[in-house]
Amino acid sequence: MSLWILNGSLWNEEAGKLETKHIRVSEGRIAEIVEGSESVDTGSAEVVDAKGNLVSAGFIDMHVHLRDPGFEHKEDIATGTRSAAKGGFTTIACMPNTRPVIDKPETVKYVLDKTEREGIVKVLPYAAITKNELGRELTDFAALKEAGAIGFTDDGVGVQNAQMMKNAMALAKSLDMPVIAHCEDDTLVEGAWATEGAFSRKHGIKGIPNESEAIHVGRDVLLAEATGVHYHVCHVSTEQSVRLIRLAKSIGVSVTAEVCPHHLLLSDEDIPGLDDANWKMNPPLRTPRDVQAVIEGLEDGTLDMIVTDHAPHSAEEKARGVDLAPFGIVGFETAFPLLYTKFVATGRWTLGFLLQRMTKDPARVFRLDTGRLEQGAPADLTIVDLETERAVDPATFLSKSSNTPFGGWKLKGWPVTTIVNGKIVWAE
Ligand SMILES: NC(=O)N[C@@H](CC(=O)O)C(=O)O
Ligand SMILES: [Zn+2]
Ligand SMILES: [Zn+2]
Repeated sequence: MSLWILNGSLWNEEAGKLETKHIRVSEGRIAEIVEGSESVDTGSAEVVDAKGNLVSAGFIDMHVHLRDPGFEHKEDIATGTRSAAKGGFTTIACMPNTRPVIDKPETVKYVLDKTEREGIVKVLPYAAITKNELGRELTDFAALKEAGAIGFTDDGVGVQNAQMMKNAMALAKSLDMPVIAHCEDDTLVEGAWATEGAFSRKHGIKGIPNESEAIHVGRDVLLAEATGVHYHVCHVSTEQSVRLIRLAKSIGVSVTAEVCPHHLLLSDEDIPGLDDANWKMNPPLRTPRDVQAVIEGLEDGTLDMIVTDHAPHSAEEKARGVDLAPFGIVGFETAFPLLYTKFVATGRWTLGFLLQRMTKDPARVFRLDTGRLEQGAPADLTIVDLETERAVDPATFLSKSSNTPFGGWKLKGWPVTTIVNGKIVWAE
């Protein structure tokens, strides 16, 4: 069964512009890419007319929460992968802070089997570093790798004990697996939810200092240097972390890092007040100075990729008030339009730069066989309308949850068709 995608606009990196092309997909892979000026005989193939819209390699999101098993009132594999597909993502890597925690081979298999049955995009599971993410005892890394886990992380909490982290890194290194770290020193946080900054001072609330994140980054790059493991830093939000990662990279430590759209676009000074928990996420929105630092870190390659940290929570949970509501915001269905509108349409980034940080770079860092638009690559593709402006309407999300601070934002760059292994999995 083959498929033609006609009249797509493809980014040409050398030329620095979009060019019209037709793409033929066969047996789940890109069979050929031909010039838009050529007339093609589509024969009996299925045809999608891209009508001049952008055709990109499918987006890759290496940090998401699917909440399955155990928190299916927030999200599950069926709805999470649909939400991802609607956002143009074709590969996502899910975090193990589920219930049970993904800390046993059976739970890794549960995620993979359920994805096979009910998922519509590729799902790569991470497994926990410590049993139940409690920080006390390492999981069975070899068995978890064997079951299909792609890396180890206790995302949701930091690994507090340095020796535990060092042991985890040494073991991961021996298995050629990465360690992915949520960097947070609990002793510096103690119940706060907003960053230490103008917002916390104005409201007289305790703030989360930048060092709570950067102390773990600093500790861990030293441990990564000592063990030689591939160490990846989650959701970088502070100037200090960017500085430490830049230094570690400059001396050849095997460190990579990610940043989220909300940390690139919002600061604590944008938080409207104390009564909307959709502005509460971990790490918190930092100061404008940190926002500038993470933007520059992404631009100079210190931060390798963009991830959403899609963290769905129910409306009821988010209505508990800022102190009691859980941390996190959904991300799949707004990520590309936000970044396209605010960084590409404004002229700060080229389209190629944004696409690279959402496709090629995560594929390079995690050695994935996808994320490139070329002959022979898996036909994981996203078609995006770059022209139509529309306001973010959380009521239309395919996610079970709609916890976002971006409701009402007028954006361009909405995905219209998502293709995985040559099959259309979502179309507007
Ligand atoms: N980012 C968040 O605010 N929340 C995440 C946990 C995490 O990513 O640390 C969640 O699981 O809800
Ligand atoms: Zn985290
Ligand atoms: Zn997370």
